[in-house]
Amino acid sequence: LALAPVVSPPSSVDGFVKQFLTNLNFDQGVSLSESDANDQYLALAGTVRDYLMARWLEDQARQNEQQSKTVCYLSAEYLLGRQLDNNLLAARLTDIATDALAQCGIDINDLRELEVEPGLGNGGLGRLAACFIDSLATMSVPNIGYGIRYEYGIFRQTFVDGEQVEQPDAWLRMGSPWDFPHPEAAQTISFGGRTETYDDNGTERTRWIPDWSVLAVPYNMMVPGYHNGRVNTLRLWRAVATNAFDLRIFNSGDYEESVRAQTFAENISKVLYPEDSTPQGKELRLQQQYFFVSASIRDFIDTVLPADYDLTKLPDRVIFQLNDTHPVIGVPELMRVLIDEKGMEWDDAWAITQQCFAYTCHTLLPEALEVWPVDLLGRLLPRHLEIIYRINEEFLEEVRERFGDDMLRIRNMSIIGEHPYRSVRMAYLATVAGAKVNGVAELHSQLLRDKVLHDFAEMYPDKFTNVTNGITPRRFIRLANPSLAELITEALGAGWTIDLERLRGLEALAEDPEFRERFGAVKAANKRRLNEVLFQRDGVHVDETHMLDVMVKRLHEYKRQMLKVLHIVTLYDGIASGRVAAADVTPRTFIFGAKAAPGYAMAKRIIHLINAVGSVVNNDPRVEGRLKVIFPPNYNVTLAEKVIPAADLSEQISLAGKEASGTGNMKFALNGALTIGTDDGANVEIRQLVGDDNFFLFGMTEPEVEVLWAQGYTPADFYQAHAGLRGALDLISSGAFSEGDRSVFEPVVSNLLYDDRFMVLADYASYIAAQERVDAAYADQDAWTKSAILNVARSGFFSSDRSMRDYIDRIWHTPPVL
Ligand SMILES: CCc1ccc([C@H](C)CC(=O)N[C@@H]2O[C@H](CO)[C@@H](O)[C@H](O)[C@H]2O)cc1
Repeated sequence: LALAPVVSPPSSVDGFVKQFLTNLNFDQGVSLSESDANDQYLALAGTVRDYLMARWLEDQARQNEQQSKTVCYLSAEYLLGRQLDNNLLAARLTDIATDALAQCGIDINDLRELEVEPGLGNGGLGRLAACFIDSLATMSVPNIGYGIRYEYGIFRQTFVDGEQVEQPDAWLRMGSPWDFPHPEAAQTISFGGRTETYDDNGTERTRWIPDWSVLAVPYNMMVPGYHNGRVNTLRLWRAVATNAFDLRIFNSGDYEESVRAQTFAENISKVLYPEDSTPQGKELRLQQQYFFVSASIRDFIDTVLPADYDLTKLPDRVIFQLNDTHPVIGVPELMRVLIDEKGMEWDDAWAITQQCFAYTCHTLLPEALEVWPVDLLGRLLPRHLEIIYRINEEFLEEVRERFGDDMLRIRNMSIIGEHPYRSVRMAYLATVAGAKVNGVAELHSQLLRDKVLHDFAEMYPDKFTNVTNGITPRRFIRLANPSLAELITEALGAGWTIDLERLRGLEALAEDPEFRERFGAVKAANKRRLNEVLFQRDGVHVDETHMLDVMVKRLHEYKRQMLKVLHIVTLYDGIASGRVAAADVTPRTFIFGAKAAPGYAMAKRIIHLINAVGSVVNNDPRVEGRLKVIFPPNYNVTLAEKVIPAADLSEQISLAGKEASGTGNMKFALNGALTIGTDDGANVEIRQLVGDDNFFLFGMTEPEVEVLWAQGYTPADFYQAHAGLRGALDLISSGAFSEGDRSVFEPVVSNLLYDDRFMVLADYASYIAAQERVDAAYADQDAWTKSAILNVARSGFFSSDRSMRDYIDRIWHTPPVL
C-alpha cells in the first residue's frame, strides 16, 4: 500500500461534485443546505487542492529520484493575487468546477469574489516573483519559492477626505485554504549571543552561542504548471516560539510574561514592511530576512538533498537566486553552515558559496540599496559579521592584487562602508558572492555596469548580465482578459498561452478591418466590465465612450504621478478658463491606482492632491463628459486584472534612468493599450519591438538627464518659460483644489519649483506635446485599434517564460525535468 500512487479524484463533473461535498461535509463540517458561501468557498478550494495534490506528490518524487538541479528563489515578497481561477485554469478544471457547483445550486462567481488575495508583497518585485514561479512550473523546471508567510500583508488602503489611511490586512481571518503547514519540518533559527573559538583536533574552529531562537514552520502552497500536470512548491515560513508557553512563570501568576516569548517570536513573521524603495533599517526587518533565509537554506539541505549528500557538489543541485538585497544574509549563512556545522575549510566553502548564489538587482535609486549598521548586524548575528569581515578582507586583497594600492578604489569597493556609519553594503556583498549579477532590463543592466556597480563590472566583467523582466500570460491575458484570449485563440490556436511569441501571427490581422472590429469590441466590453466592477466596488461609473488613460503603480516621485496631475490640471484649466473649447478636448477618464509607503509624506500628499483634483474636475459642469478622474482605493493584483484590459493609454512616465524595468508597462501592451512613455527601463525594449509608430515617446533620455543634472537644474526656469505649466502650478497653489486653502498643497508645488529631483518640470512640455499626439491618434479609432493590435502582436517577448529561459541559459543552467 505504501507504494500505491496517490490517485487524483476523477476529472469529471460527478467526480468533482463528490469531492466537493466530501470536503464540505467532512472538512467544513456542514451539509450543503446548512453551508454558507464561505464554507462553500473553502470546500471548493480544498477540492481544487485535492486535484493538484497527486500531481504535486508525483512531481516531488520525480525530482528527488532524478536528483535534478533546483532553482531556490529567495524572495521577501510574493504578490500572488487570487489563487482559485489560476489553479482551475492550470488544472483544466474551470468548466468542470463551474458545472459541478451549478449542480449543487451554487454560482461559482459568488464564491470567486470571497477569495482574499494574499498581499505578501509591495509592488513590482513581489509580483515578478509570482510570475516567475508560475513560469517555472509551466516549464517543468524544479523550483522552490522560499519566502515569509506574513500574518498581515500589504496594508488595505482607504481614503478619508481624499487622504490615504492604512488598515491592517488580516488576509488569514476567514481561513487560508491554499496553504498547509508542515510543523514536522520546522527549523530552529537563532539570534544574538556571541562566538567563541575552540580546538577541534588541532584545527581551530569557531562556534556561535546564540542568545535566543524561534521556530520557523513551513507552509506549502502549490504552484501548478499550466496544462502540464506539474506542481512546484512555494514554501513560506511562519515564526512561532520554541517554547510557546512558560508554565513556571504562568504558575507564578504572571500570565502575560508566560506567553511573552510567543508574542515576541511571532512578531518576526507578523507583518510585511510596506516600503518599496527606502529601507528603514529596522532590526525586525533584518530578523525577518535572516529568519526566512536561514530556514530556507537548511530546509533545502535537510529535506531535498539525500542525507549523506556530498556538499562539495552542492552547486550541481541548487542555485539560490537572490531577489534583490533582501535575502543576501544567506551568503554568510551558507558559509556558517558549511564551515561551522559541516566542518568544511574556508576556501572550499567560499568556492561552493560563490557558485550557489546569483543576485538580481531591481532598483537604481541609491537610497533603495540596503546597508546594515555593523553594530546592529554584529549584535543580532555576531558569527555572520565575522564571516562578512573575512569575505571582505579576502576580496580587498584581490582588488589590491588587481589594481594595486588604490585606496580610493578600495574604499569605494569595500563591502564595509564607513560613512555615515560603519555598515555592510548588501549589494556589494551580493555582487562579490554571486556567480552572476543581473539587472531587469537592458538599460538598467547597462546602468548597473556603467554607474551603480561600475568598479565591480570592471573587475568581474563576465559576472554581469541582463534578464529583461516578463509577466505570466496565464494570469494577465487568459484570466484577466478572457474575451481577448478567445479572439487570439480563434485566430492563432491555443498554443500562444505557453509560447507567447506566436502572437506575431496577429500582425497580419491588424490589416483586417473585421478583426479590428472585433478587437475594438473586446476593448469596449472590458470597459463595460470595469464600469460594473468599479460601480459595485466604489460606486463610481466609467464612461465607455471615453479614452481610458491609466496610471497604476506604487506612488513614488520618480514614477512622476505629478506629471500626470499637471496634464489633467492643464486640460481642466484650459476649459475652465474658456481658453479651450470643451468640444475640442478628447473625452478622457484618468484612472489612478497607487499605494504610498505609510512613512512617505510627499507620496501621501500627492495622493491627496490627485483625489482633490478629481473631486473638483468631477463636479465641474464645464468639463462634464470631457474630463473625469477615478482613483479606486486599495490598488492590488485583483483590481489590476480588471483595469488593465480596459485601458487605452498606459502611462509609463518615469524620469529616464530611474525605473529599473517596470512590468505594468508589459501587461498594458499585451492587453492592447498604447504606451505614452520615456525611454526608461523596459519601455525602451517595448518601443523597439512595437515600433515608434505604435508608441508615444517623450522626454529626456538618460544621458540627457545626466547632462542637465550636471550643468545644474533650475526647475523654476521651466516654470517661467512655459505658460501652460505656470497656469497649472499656479492653479494648484491658488487653493483651487483645496477650498482656497493654499497651505494644503503648497509643499507639493514648492518641492517641484525648488527641488524637483525627478525633473517633472523639465519634461512637462514634451509630455504635453506627446499627449496632443495621443489625442490626434485617438481620433482615428481604426488606426488606433490597428496600433493596439500591433502592440499585442509584437509583445510576446515580455512573457515571463522567456525571462525564465534567459535565466536558465545565462545564470541557472537548470533544464526542465520532463
Ligand atoms: C527595503 C526596501 C525596499 C523594498 C523593495 C524594493 C524593491 C526592489 C522595489 C521594487 O519593487 N522594484 C521594482 O522591481 C520591479 C521588478 O523587477 C521593476 O520592474 C521595477 O522597475 C522596480 O521599481 C526596494 C527596497
